[in-house]
Amino acid sequence: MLQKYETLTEMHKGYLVAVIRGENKEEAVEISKQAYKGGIRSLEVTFSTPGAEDAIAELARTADSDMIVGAGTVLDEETARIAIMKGARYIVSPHFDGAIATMCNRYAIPYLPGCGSVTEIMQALTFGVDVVKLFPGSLLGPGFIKDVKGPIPHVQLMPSGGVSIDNIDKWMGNGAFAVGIGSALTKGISNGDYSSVEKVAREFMDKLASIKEGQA
Ligand SMILES: O=C(O)C(=O)C[C@H](O)[C@H](O)COP(=O)(O)O
Repeated sequence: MLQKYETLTEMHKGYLVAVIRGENKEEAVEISKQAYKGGIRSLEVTFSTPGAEDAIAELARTADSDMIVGAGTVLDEETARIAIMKGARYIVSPHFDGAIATMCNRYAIPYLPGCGSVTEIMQALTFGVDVVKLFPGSLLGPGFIKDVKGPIPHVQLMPSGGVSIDNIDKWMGNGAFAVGIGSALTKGISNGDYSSVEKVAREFMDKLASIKEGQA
C-alpha cells in the first residue's frame, strides 16, 4: 500500500491524534514521548512550537516503528515542505490552503486541512484531500459530522479543538474518522513534570476501549 494510505489507516485504527504544542523543541519531544508511553501512536507536532521542525526530525529519527509523526499548525506550503523533509508523515493546518494541498500531493503525504463549512470541505476534496480536519470542533459539534455525511457520505472528518474524555463517544458515534486532542492532554503538566500526559493518554485509551466494547 502507498505509505500515504498506510499512514491514514494507522491514524484511523489508533483513533487518537495527540496535538503537541510546546514552549520549545525539548518540551514538544517530552510531551510526545509521554503521550506515546500512554498508548497514543499519532503525534502532531505543531509549528506554533519554536523549533518544531527539530522536534519532528528527532522524533522521526528515533521513532519506534509504530509511532506516526506529523506536523500541525502548518500555515503555508514552505512550512509543509520543511516538515516533510524533516520526516513528517502527515500535515495538518487550521485552515484549507490549496498550495499546501499541492505540496503534499507532490510528496504523496496526507494533508488534513481545518475546515468549518461544507464549501471548505468540498474545496478540500477537490484538491485531493482524503481526510478533512473539522476545526474548531467545539463550535461545530459532533452532530455536524452526521449532517455533512448525509449529502457527502464519502467524506472523512477528524474533529480537533475541544475534544475531551467526556465527548469522544459523541464524536465517535457520529462517525468521526479520528480525533485530535491538544489541551486535554497537557492541562495537568506542572513545574516540568510531564508524567500527567502519560496518565491522561492512558485514560483516553481506556475510554476508547470501553466505547469500542460497548459498540461490539
Ligand atoms: O493548528 C492546528 O493545526 C491544530 O491542529 C489546532 C488544534 O487542533 C487545536 O488547537 C487543538 O485544540 P484543543 O484540543 O482544544 O487544545
